[in-house]
Amino acid sequence: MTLIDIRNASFAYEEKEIFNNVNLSVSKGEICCLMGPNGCGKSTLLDCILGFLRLSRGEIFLGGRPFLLYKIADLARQIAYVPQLHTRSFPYTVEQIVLMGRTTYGNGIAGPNKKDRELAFEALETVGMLHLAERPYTKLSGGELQLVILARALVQETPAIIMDEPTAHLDFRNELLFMETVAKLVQQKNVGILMATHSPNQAFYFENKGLSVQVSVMGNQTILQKGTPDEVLTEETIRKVYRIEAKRAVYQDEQGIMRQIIPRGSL
Ligand SMILES: Nc1ncnc2c1ncn2[C@@H]1O[C@H](COP(=O)(O)OP(=O)(O)OP(=O)(O)O)[C@@H](O)[C@H]1O
Repeated sequence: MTLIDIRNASFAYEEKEIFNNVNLSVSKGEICCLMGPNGCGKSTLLDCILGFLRLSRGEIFLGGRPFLLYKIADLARQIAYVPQLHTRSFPYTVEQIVLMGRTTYGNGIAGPNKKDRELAFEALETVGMLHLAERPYTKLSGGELQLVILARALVQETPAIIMDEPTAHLDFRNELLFMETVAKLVQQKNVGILMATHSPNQAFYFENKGLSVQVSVMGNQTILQKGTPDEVLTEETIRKVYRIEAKRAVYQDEQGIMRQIIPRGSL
């Protein structure tokens, strides 16, 4: 089932065209990695799907229904969002921040119920942050905060999650923990993920795990290439899109095949 379907989408800031004629879809149980150089329009496209910006032309369908027919509360049951950086406001506890993901299932002034709390604790455990449940979230490191924001997306229980360079601020271990959690979500809950990333190796990570992965490469104001990581992320594409001389390495052991891009030098 197609969760996100973008058809012939174009967007412009006043006179400045950012992208044109973009087609992209994400199905249940699939990860779509949106790649492309800085400034090519990845975040702008994600912002259009989330309703922060409006396409100049084209259409977006969510779960088969035109985007424009969704009310905000319905949208929050269809798509959760993990931004690159969350701006902190008041010193809510980590538990309260995660519970905000349940707002769409609204209990009004009664506030969160037992099920909401159980889901929040479960999600915090999944991302390895349960021990911080009582801490003011303003006192978390950037990496801890990102994992808490992922937990908030999990309790929203949406079929699709949009992520905008979600691991940009995570250390080596937390990046892996984040990636493992995303892989688990797709495998166990059949969630569809659309994720902007700068790392070809993240796309390979998911493919190496046997998940269904698509890579869409943005550039020159459109989608230049689309396919599996193995098909798209070749040494030639990396050279053309990122102007990097790279080698593609293949490592095989008892756990299977692992592909990785190794950068050798900029061009
Ligand atoms: N409010 C705005 N008005 C005009 N141009 C804008 C505005 N916001 C962003 N842009 C431009 O739109 C283009 C696309 O930006 P966008 O953030 O979508 O790129 P991106 O691919 O996500 O980049 P990055 O990889 O650096 O995050 C950039 O050239 C940017 O300068």
